Amino acid sequence: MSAAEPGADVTRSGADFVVVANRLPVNKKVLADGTVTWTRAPGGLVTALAPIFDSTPGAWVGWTGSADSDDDPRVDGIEIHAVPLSADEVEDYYEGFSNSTLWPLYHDVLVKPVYRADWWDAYVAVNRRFAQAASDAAATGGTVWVQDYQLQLVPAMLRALRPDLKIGFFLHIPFPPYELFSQLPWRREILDGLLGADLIGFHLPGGAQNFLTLSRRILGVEASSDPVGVRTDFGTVDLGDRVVRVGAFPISIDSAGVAEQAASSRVQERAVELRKQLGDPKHLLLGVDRLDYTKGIDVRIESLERIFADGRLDPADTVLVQLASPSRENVESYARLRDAVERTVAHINGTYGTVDAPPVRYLLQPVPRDELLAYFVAADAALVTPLRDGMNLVTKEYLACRPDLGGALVLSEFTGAAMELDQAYLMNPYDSASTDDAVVAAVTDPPEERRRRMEILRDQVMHNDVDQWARSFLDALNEE
Ligand SMILES: Nc1ncnc2c1ncn2[C@@H]1O[C@H](COP(=O)(O)OP(=O)(O)O)[C@@H](O)[C@H]1O
Ligand SMILES: O=P(O)(O)OC[C@H]1O[C@H](O[C@H]2O[C@H](CO)[C@@H](O)[C@H](O)[C@H]2O)[C@H](O)[C@@H](O)[C@@H]1O
Repeated sequence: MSAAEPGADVTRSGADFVVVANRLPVNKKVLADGTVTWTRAPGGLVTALAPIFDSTPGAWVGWTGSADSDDDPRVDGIEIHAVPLSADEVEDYYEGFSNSTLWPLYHDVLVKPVYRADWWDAYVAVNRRFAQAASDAAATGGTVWVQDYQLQLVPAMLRALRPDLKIGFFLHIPFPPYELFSQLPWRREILDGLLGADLIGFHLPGGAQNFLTLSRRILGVEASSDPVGVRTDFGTVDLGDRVVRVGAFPISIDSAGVAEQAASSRVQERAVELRKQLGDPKHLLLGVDRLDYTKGIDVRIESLERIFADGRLDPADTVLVQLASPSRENVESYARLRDAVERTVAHINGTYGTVDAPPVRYLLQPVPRDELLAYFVAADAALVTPLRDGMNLVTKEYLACRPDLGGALVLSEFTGAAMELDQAYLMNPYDSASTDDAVVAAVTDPPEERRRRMEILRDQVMHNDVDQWARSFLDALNEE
């Protein structure tokens, strides 16, 4: 069904609940022999949103992850609406404006953002296409939940097409302060786009507060200045004809589902086997990330190198497994990061390894889910060391996998997760002494201390799952 004129009085069939995200939950892969396969899409957004459809029937509007694809993948229990992107749009909207302008700008300018008017034009055009697809998918009076920085113009575009809908927006990455956001030549347009929503959610109160301040200072609208709480005490932006609410909703995972899968005998047996294959090290450290410069992969490897150099841990009985998932490979800063990480891995292995026992085992490929959970079960410590991260769901997956309360969590203060998980071995990734101390303490502290921390951390994750995240956002969106 195509969109009616704005405000037209028609009843539409369609889904009562629609998620709109840049990515579909599956990714198209064309194999060398031309066969098309669908794999789980990378990243935490899909990890978090996919389980919501187990309890809420609905539709998912998104891109297949591949240029010029017009296939509609089938996903059990979800009505899929694929939004095709041309090769030029992938370059200008996804690799360009989304991941070379917004991503670095919103992550503390770790890499210099590039501002290009042609990328902005592509961003506007693709956002319009997503808004149209959402309008086509949603039933009269339905709820549409728009996700993330790639689609910040969709809320206002969709409201113009379909004023009958409830529109929510959630940002999965940090929302920057005035001093950074105001660099953006299209700052007014982005704020106006977001304000098309009825409810705007951020992981942390700080992001919500930044948004309220920016609305006041850049748009001159009336926005509340009282502190925003977690899942309560919303802020408001008064637009005259309607009020937009702004809140903090820290995302999580399907904690019970992950714990159940990790407890299966195939995962448990594989965990034992993995340790054996790795030479039964005294300390098995683990990093799991998309290969992204925000994740601090180099921070943890360089820390380990210093720790070996200082003799605080012995390279002969310490192994770091770094599982990296390829990401945004056509973006130059990502290609540079890959070179830097691979040089660092080679350096530490060349200096501290033996031919049959390098201390760092590095894989650049997504690993199957059972295998990933087996690593979580096997590890003595997870090293989560980002320079900036919206939440970081790897942290929560690791904790969910450890009902034995074994292991330990090293966690950067610059992740969203650190706000809730303050019993982790917290570290400042910009401070090498703080990083090294956290890594060493995580594997050498007395077992009672490690266990005490794990008990509190795991409780936190098991009691705050993704269902609660989605419910609290959607309940707030649907209340008067
Ligand atoms: N090498 C890998 N193999 C399989 N899954 C991975 C790999 N790296 C990351 N993942 C998964 O991707 C998700 C990452 O989510 P998160 O930590 O929130 O960061 P982001 O969304 O920025 O990538 C998690 O579900 C994690 O298990
Ligand atoms: O879709 P990609 O370009 O391959 O990137 C993968 C996802 O990365 C980002 O994830 C964020 O969301 C997580 C869940 O809220 C959060 O834990 C993490 O800190 C964020 O980085 C991105 O925001 C997603 O849109 C991407 O799909």
